[in-house]
Amino acid sequence: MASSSSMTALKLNAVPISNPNDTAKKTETVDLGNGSDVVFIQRLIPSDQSWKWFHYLDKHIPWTRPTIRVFGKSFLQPRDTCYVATPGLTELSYSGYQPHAYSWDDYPPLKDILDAVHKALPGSSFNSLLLNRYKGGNDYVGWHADDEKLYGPTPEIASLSLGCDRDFVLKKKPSKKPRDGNDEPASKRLKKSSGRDDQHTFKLKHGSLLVMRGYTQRDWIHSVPKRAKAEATRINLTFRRVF
Ligand SMILES: O=C(O)CCC(=O)C(=O)O
Ligand SMILES: [Fe+2]
Repeated sequence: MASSSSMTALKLNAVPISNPNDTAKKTETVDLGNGSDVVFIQRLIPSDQSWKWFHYLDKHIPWTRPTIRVFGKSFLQPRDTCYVATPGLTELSYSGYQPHAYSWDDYPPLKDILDAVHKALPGSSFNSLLLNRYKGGNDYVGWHADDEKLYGPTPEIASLSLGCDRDFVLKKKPSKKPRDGNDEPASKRLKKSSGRDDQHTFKLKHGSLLVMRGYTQRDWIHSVPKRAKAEATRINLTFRRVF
């Protein structure tokens, strides 16, 4: 008798326990070619959890709108920002601005968010986070690549979106002009570099995760353009690893 009940227990243990929260999230991978790709998980974080994090971050993060320098001119950055990093890392500096690095312990829910992102991306280990807050459709991020040296040549950058949907556009960098011996007119080169595969748009919804990998920062630029119809606030968290 004892052996048959232990047999039953064994059988039961062998059946995988299905938990609706563990069902594989729908993941889309877009191969950008030449060793670059984007992974997009439309619904990583359930809506109610995403709203809890949104409201916490909106209220508690010490948002600032710094003055930055682009092409020698000073601008007010067109969105709010905050930087969080593990102590002792190389300091981040972009567009003539060096943000103060807050600690993960200053805002404990950030550690839960980081855990959720790590869980979704096995093998990842992020140690810094740039947060953005877009207070409406006039806030934006212009074309750029996150190609700062401190991220290494093939950074994995994971971007979690909370709140209002916004478009995220990736565009291939124009291929370098050959120095000489090229008599192809500029108009023709332009046409070639604006093909269908040279631009991708992702609708970044509440709770979605978009990951740029490989040589995406070397070969592509990205932006979140202004949108007249986007009235509500969007919060974005971009996780990165500083080497
Ligand atoms: O808000 C986003 O989705 C992108 C932000 C971004 O590109 C950045 O912070 O470098
Ligand atoms: Fe970026």
